[in-house]
Amino acid sequence: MAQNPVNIDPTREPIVVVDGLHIVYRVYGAGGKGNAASAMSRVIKRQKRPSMTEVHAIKGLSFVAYRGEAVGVIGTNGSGKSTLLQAIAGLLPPARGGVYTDGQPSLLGVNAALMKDLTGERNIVLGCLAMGMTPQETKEKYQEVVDFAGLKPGFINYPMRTYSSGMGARLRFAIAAAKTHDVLLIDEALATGDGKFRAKSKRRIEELRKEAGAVFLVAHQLDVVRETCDRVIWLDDGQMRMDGPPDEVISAYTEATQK
Ligand SMILES: Nc1ncnc2c1ncn2[C@@H]1O[C@H](COP(=O)(O)OP(=O)(O)OP(=O)(O)O)[C@@H](O)[C@H]1O
Repeated sequence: MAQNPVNIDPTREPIVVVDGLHIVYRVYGAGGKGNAASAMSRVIKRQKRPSMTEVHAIKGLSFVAYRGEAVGVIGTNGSGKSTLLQAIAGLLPPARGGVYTDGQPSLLGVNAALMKDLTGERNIVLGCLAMGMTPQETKEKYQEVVDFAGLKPGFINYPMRTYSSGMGARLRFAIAAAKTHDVLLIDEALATGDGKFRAKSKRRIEELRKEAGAVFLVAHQLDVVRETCDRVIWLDDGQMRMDGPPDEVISAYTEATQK
């Protein structure tokens, strides 16, 4: 049974419904020796596998995000922010409760699958195709992505391993922003951008919110959240601590974490 049943506002269009969600990671062999030799010796001796530990990362979370919202998710390290985004993206099965989304969620993370040995140009093409764009749409969007990323001249033809982390983040965001997403989940991808790029990203996120469903943003930099979001969820040990307007939630969070 859900701990906090969700209340849906009938006058608005729900895009993401998180209903009494529990996410539990299973860690096998925690504390024991975890190498191949010890596993082999266990098999030979017909011993049971080492004990399993559970990490309860999200504990009965419920909320509704509506069309057009940009929701910031904040909280201390390990509070469950990335886990929540992965659960909304459908990458982690709930232990209990559920996540329902209207449309296809896309998770844009710091480790988004760009190929380090390929050039920026190749990554744009692959990224657009991977997001479901046709070759023709990819061709049409290509220059827009290059302009948005605004890399130093020539770098678009270099392998991505030669990029700084900020340049990689810019390109990743530019690729993701080329498409209208039903639910766009951004995990720390704006963190390394400079002020000018963040302002540009904020404008693009606003456009995406109008065109699409909802945007979720995880960021440790609170000013990024304040600038970009119109609602903030504060997670504390996998539970909802506060949900409301950015200024209110961020000041309560700052006060609590500076004690
Ligand atoms: N793959 C995993 N296996 C086991 N436990 C995990 C795994 N990923 C995360 N956890 C645990 O789940 C909890 C929530 O982690 P999560 O990464 O969601 O937090 P976070 O708020 O995004 O943290 P950070 O701010 O450090 O990025 C933590 O206790 C973490 O140790």
